[in-house]
Amino acid sequence: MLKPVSRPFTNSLARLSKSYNSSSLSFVRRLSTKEHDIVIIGGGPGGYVAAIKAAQLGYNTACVEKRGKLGGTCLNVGCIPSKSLLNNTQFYHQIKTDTKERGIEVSDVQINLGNLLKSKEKAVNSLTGGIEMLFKKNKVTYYKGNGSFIDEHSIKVDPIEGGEEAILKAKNIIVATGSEPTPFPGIEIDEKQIITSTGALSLTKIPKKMAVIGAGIIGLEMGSVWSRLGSEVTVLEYSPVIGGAGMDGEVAKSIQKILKKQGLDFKTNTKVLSGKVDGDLVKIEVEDVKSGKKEVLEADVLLVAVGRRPYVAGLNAETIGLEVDPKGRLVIDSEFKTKHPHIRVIGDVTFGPMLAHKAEEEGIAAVEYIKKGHGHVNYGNIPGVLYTHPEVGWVGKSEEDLKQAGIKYKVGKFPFIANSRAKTNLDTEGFVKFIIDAETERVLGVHIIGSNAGEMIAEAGLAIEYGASAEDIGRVCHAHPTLSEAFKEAALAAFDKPINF
Ligand SMILES: Cc1cc2nc3c(=O)[nH]c(=O)nc-3n(C[C@H](O)[C@H](O)[C@H](O)COP(=O)(O)OP(=O)(O)OC[C@H]3O[C@@H](n4cnc5c(N)ncnc54)[C@H](O)[C@@H]3O)c2cc1C
Ligand SMILES: NC(=O)c1ccc[n+]([C@@H]2O[C@H](COP(=O)([O-])OP(=O)(O)OC[C@H]3O[C@@H](n4cnc5c(N)ncnc54)[C@H](O)[C@@H]3O)[C@@H](O)[C@H]2O)c1
Repeated sequence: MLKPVSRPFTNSLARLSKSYNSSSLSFVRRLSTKEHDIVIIGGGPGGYVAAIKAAQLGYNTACVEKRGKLGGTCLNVGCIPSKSLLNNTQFYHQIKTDTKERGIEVSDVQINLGNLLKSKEKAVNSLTGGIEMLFKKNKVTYYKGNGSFIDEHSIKVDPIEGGEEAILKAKNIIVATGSEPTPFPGIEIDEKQIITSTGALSLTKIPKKMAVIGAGIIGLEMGSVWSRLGSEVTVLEYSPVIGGAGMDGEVAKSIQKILKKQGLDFKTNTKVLSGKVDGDLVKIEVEDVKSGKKEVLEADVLLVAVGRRPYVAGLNAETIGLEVDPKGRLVIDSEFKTKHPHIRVIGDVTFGPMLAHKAEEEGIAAVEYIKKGHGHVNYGNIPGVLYTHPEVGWVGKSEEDLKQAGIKYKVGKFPFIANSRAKTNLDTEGFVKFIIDAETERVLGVHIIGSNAGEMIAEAGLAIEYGASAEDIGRVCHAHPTLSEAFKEAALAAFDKPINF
């Protein structure tokens, strides 16, 4: 006999009988019911950060994750494994090509692909295990399984190995189910010859030829990894420019030249018509957007990297009528609330750039909204970083954004070739570019190509957050000799003149 713990649960069974068959209904009857103040579905950067914050604020918090490991896309098949491969392949490439001038004689440099992948796995496992420890430390209950809505306050956990069947009843729910690769119509992914970014992180053989559809962040990062390991990489891009959304036009052109010099071949204005496995090869039919000329390219491996789309499979969001927009994103208001105000949504599965740090900020803010009624994410100040070598870092407005908005601006640039530390490092490619308001000289955007652009861009974020002018930065003492002096000099160049150029 069913023992209802509360009315909503009884109601939920009535609904369940509509969507589940009678055998699954009897299964549900045996499940234990657990109550929590906040249940978070998804243990990626959005979900796990929200869970820890909620527990720190005193909530009885649970996180449901079906992957078997915490950390989501970012730690398991995204940011972390890709940066491990980017770092180690750059190290290999540099030892192979760039030591003589430095007075270092090296011979017989070999790549051991198996160990390269092991090193990546080690970083991933240590970080995902670390989150599990943080959950224990902060007393977040971790349910290993798929979470799906039964009703507005009840979530069913379908366990994976090591998990526990349960019905969770929650006062507040945060959905953080992330994203998945956008499929390319007609091109079938097998993760061996035709791959997504996930396959590109684990190839067990270095392909002789790799074709990449999409010159966005994934295409450029993973293209760089395999190019450094010896693959002939051709990147096919529909648009005339590379870099995906948000990158300043001048910067995009400049990094394209640099990557081309490193060996990546670009075919922009190129429409991919089809891609099919033919024996050991993949045949890709493409069309030049301008001339309409068609050709068939051959590669050992084809990487499809044309963006990511929100992931809601298995969530049963339709049961409670959560709205999605035409791009499949769960619809929320400015406080992350869905039409059910106690259900909030954060991260890749909703609006905004698909970035780990954006998801994390939203995780904190969503929990603060629950606790205090207010939270804060400055969507005008979310940095982007492309982790090639040199890196590209940007934050705030691009020239294109400002032209479109009709805002008058001034630009100040400083090249790393004129920076003393870059010279000693024999690593002088790139520049820092400041874009400031023509009248107030407030910093509107900063765009950097340089070997530590991803770190340096944080200073620009701070400047934008606190409304600094270029002069404010120009008057701050920066250590010598550091690459950050180029940052200061570019600020000087924006409102007056640089000293060293
Ligand atoms: C190759 C690659 C490299 C990247 N590099 C970077 C980078 O360098 N920097 C950066 O900022 N971003 C990077 N990203 C993007 C970044 O990974 C995402 O923006 C980030 O992971 C989004 O976090 P999230 O918490 O919203 O979702 P996710 O990380 O996708 O996590 C969602 C989690 O929810 C789980 N889940 C889904 N549905 C359910 C359910 N019903 N029940 C239980 N669990 C569920 C999933 O298993 C997943 O683990 C990269 C992405 C890729 C693919
Ligand atoms: N370093 C990072 O922060 C990092 C790294 C990897 C991924 N990510 C995130 O993951 C998400 C997905 O990355 P991505 O590179 O797949 O997407 P993206 O949106 O960055 O780039 C996709 C590219 O594919 C092109 N494209 C789309 N359809 C095409 C077609 N039919 N033919 C040819 N080109 C086509 C687009 O013009 C664009 O340049 C991004 O939102 C990104 O922010 C971030």
